[in-house]
Amino acid sequence: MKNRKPDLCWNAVNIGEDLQTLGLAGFEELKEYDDNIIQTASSASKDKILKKKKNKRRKKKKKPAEADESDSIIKTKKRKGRDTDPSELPSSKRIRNETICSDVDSSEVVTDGDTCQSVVEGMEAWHGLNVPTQIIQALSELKFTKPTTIQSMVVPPAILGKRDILGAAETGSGKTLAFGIPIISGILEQKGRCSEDQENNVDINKCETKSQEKSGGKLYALVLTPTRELAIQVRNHLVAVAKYTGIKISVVVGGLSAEKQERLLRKRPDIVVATPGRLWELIQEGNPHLSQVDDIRYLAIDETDRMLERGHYEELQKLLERINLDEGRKSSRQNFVFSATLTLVHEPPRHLKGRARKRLTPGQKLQGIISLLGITSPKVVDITQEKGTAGTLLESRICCTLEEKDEYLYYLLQRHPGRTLVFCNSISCVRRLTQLLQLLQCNPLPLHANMMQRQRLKNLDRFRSDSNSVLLATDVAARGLDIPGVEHVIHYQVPRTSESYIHRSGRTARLEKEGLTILLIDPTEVSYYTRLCRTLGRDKDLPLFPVDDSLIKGVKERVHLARELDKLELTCRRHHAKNNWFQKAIKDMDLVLDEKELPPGLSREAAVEVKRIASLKRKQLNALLSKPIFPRGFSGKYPTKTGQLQVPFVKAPVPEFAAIKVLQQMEKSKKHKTVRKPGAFVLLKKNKGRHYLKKKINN
Ligand SMILES: Nc1ncnc2c1ncn2[C@@H]1O[C@H](COP(=O)(O)OP(=O)(O)OP(=O)(O)O)[C@@H](O)[C@H]1O
Repeated sequence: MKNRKPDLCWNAVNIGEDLQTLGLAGFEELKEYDDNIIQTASSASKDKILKKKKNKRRKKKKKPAEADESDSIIKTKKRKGRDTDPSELPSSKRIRNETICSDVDSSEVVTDGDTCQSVVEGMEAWHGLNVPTQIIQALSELKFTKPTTIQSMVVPPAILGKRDILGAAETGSGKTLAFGIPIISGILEQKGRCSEDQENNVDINKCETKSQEKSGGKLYALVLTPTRELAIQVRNHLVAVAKYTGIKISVVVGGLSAEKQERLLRKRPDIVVATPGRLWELIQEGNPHLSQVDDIRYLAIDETDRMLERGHYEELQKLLERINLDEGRKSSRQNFVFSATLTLVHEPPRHLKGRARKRLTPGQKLQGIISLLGITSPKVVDITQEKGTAGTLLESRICCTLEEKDEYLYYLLQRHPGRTLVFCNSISCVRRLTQLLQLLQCNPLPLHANMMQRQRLKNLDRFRSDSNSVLLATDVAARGLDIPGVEHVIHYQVPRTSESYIHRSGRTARLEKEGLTILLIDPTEVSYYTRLCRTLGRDKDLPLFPVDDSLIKGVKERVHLARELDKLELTCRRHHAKNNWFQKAIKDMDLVLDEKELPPGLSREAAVEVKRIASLKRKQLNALLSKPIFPRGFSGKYPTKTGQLQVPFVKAPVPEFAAIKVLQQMEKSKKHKTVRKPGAFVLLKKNKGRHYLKKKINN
C-alpha cells in the first residue's frame, strides 16, 4: 500500500471468502500506535502537500485539462473507497481507504488515515489529526490555528482508533474540543456513510436506524455537564465548531422553560448537551427524541469527578443503567470522560489508621471511575501538572481575621481593578457581600443556585462584557466556565476541597494566559488551608499577597460605615416585611387593629428613628465614596487650614497589577526564588521603570 504511515501497528483482519468474492482486498485494524508517529506522519504529509501544491500550480498553468481529470478521479475513488460498508465492522475495526486517496495526484488532498481532506490555509497543524475539513474551516474562523496539547493527544486516538478516552488536563486547556471534535467528526462520518450507502444501495435494510440517520432524526451524542451555565457554554462552543457540518446541537437544562426545550428537541438535534437532572426528567416524561438515548453513539461526561458526587450521581446512575443495558449498543458507543481533577487524589482522613490510611493512587481512582461508568479499556491521557493548577497561575494568600476579610476584599477590588471573580462557600455569604459591595458602589454581580436562571445568565453576560466587573459566586461558577480575561480570582473563604480550589482558580490563567489567585484565610480556616497544601503537594506556603498597609485606614472607614448602614437597612426591611404581612393578614380577616396589637419587634417610633439614622449614614458613606480612596502623593500627615485632612492634588487612583505586586514580593523574598519553573512567569524590568510579566519558556 502506498502512502502508508510508517511504523503504525496495522494488523490484518480475516475477512473470509464471501467478502473476497465481492472484490474487497482486505481489512486492517489499527491496534495501538504512538502519537509521535502520527505527528511525524502528519508533518511528512504536510511537506508533501506543500510540494504537491507547487506542482499543481505549475500543472494548472500548463495543462488545465489534466487537472480536471485528476479531480474527477478523487471523486470516483473516494466513493469507491466507501462502497464497502464499514458499519458492519466492530467499532475498533475500520476499512482503510488511504490507498484510494494515495493514488490520486491531488494537491488539495491530505492522505492521513482514512479521510480525504482539503487543506485549509494556515491550519496545517490540524490536518495530521484526521479532523474533517468542515471542522477545520470552522476552527480557522475561530483562529484556533493549532490544537492544544490535550487536543493533539486525544483527537487522533479518538478519531482514528475510536477509543474511549479518559482525559485529564489543567483548567482552560481546551478539553471541550478534545472531546467535541471527535464527536462531531464521528457523526459526520456516520451521516456521510449513511447517505452514500443509500446512494449505492448498500444493505440499507440491514441497519434499522439507517433511514432515521439519513433523515436527520437520530440522536447520536449526549454531553453531560454538572451546571446549566456550563451546558449552555459547551453547546455554544460545539455549535461554533460544527458550523459547516449541518450537525444540530441543543441544550437541555433546568431553569429554562420546559416548553422551549421540548420545541428544541422537536427539531431532533444530533447532539444534546444537558445537565443530568432535567435530562432524566424529560426522558421519564417520554420525550420522543430522547427515547433514543439507549442507542447513542457518543457519550461525553464533562467534569466527571463532580458528576460522580452526590447531587448529580443519582440521575447519572439511572441514565447509565439505561444506556448500558444492551451490551451490543454499549460496546459500540464511544465514551469521553474529562476533568481537570480526574486523577487528583486526597490525603486519607487522619483518624484512619494502618492500611486504611493508604492514599489511593491516581490509577486506582481512574479504575474506580472506569468501573462505575462501565467503560472497558479506555485510553488514558493525563497531562495534569503535579501542582494541580494551571502552570501560568500565580497563587497568593492574605492571612487576616474574619472581620478584616471585607476590608481586604474591598481593598483588592479598589487597588487592583480588573475583571474579578470572588468565590464564597455559601449562598448566604454571596448575598451578604452583594449587599455590602453594592453600598460601596462596586456593582457586584451575584451568581448562585437560588437565583432565577434568567438572572444568572444575565449576570454572567454582564460580567463577560465589562472588563472591570466583579462576579460574586458560589461553586456553581467554579467549574468549566470560560470567561475570557478574568484577571483575579479571590477565594473569600478557603474552599473545602482541593478540587474546588483548582477549578475556582482555573477561571483565570486560561490557555497559557497569566492570572492571579488570592486566598483570604482567617484563623479558623488554617486547617483547611494546610490540608489543601498537603493534597496539592505544596511543601511551601503560598506567597503572601503584598498589601499597602498605609492605604488600609481609608478602606476600613468605608467598609465599617457600609456595614453599619447594611445592618440598619436590614432592620428596616425586616420591620416592613413583618408589618406588611401582619397588616395584610388582618385586612384579609376583616379585623381592625390596635397599635398595641402590632407584632413584637420595632415600635413605630423606633422604626422611624432607624430609618433616619440609616439615611444619615448613607449620606456620610456617599460623601466618602465621592472622594478617591487612594490619593496619589497623599502622606496623611499634613493638617490643613480647616484642621481637616484634605487631598488637594488628588488624581485618579493608579491601578496596580496585582500579579506584578506578588512577583515583586517574591523577588524580594529569597524563600520563593525556587518557585520558578519552566512556563512560570518572571518579572522583567524594562525601560522607564515599568514592570512587565513575561512567561518563562525554558529553565
Ligand atoms: N485549539 C485552540 N486554539 C485556541 N483556543 C482554543 C483552542 N481550543 C480551545 N480554545 C479556547 O480555549 C478556551 C478554554 O477551553 P475549554 O473551556 O475547553 O477549557 P477546559 O480545559 O475545558 O477548561 P475547564 O477545565 O476550566 O473546563 C476556550 O475559550 C476555547 O475557546
